[in-house]
Amino acid sequence: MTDNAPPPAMLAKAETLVEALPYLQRYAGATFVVKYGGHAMGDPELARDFAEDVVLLKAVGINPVVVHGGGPQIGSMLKRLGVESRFVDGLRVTDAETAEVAEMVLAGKINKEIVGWIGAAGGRAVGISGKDAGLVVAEKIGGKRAPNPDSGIERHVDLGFVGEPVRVDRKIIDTLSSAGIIPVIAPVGLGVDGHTYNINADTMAGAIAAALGASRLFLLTDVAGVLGKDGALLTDLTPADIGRLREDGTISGGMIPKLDTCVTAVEAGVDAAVILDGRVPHAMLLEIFTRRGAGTLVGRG
Ligand SMILES: Nc1ncnc2c1ncn2[C@@H]1O[C@H](COP(=O)(O)OP(=O)(O)O)[C@@H](O)[C@H]1O
Ligand SMILES: CC(=O)N[C@@H](CCC(=O)OP(=O)(O)O)C(=O)O
Repeated sequence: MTDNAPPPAMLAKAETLVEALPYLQRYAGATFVVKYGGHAMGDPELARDFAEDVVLLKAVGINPVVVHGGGPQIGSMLKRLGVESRFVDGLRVTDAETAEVAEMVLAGKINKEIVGWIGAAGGRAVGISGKDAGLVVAEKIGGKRAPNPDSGIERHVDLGFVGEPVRVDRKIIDTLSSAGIIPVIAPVGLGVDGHTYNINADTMAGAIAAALGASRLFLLTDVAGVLGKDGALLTDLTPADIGRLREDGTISGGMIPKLDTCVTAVEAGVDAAVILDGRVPHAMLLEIFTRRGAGTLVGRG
């Protein structure tokens, strides 16, 4: 080493950038859909890190598209209004009042909060919901069988205004992305029947990733990834593995729509879907630009 060699800590920073080079080259021009879950949103410092990551992706020529959740935040607003939340297989039973509150919290409060964080990190974002410019047409999903909370007797439950995307018109996303703007999307859609539908945010992100032919779908949540029965992280899964985990009860609750989304997305052509720990600072950058993978990667198998 010569006398004017940089100190080791500086050198390590340069090495990190060099390590990122092949990934920067590989992903230039690619689209990454990032689902930011309600549970991952609690901490303001982590929210700032998340916004910085998204802005950095845009700055290096990747097109990030953010789809956000807000389940816990809808739950607390409903609680303030004296309405109890009920979930069946990770989906909120949504009557007309709940649908109204969900849209207020998702498209009003959380959507604009994320747009603000991205702005503060030096990026430009526009917040929309699936209702804007015909982005997402939703259809009511069929009911499910679930035990009655009081009697425990299993019966058919109508989920109300819970929809699934049946058509995605990508034009508004393309328009924003090509103008240097990061789209931030709330999981609400307009039904062909004119009703507003509450859509699980993972399902929404998967449908958008599929319509965009995204290279990656990242689902940021509040666990390290998919955990096995022994609590160990499952780093790589195929659609067939996921079928087995569902059958033997290893996965439950919100992890069910999350993994269903991963399977649908990779089967529709998305290269890989990754469940990432949103509690880890800069989890997304570490996953994308370093050799250390994180979380659970779902590939085509
Ligand atoms: N096998 C599993 N591994 C990890 N998490 C699981 C598993 N089965 C169920 N879960 C639950 O799924 C949750 C993640 O889904 P969800 O609460 O909907 O997150 P988000 O709000 O981020 O979308 C975890 O917090 C955990 O409680
Ligand atoms: C139908 C349905 O369950 N919709 C979700 C939408 C928000 C969401 O999915 O938020 P997270 O990603 O933070 O869980 C809900 O009402 O909670």
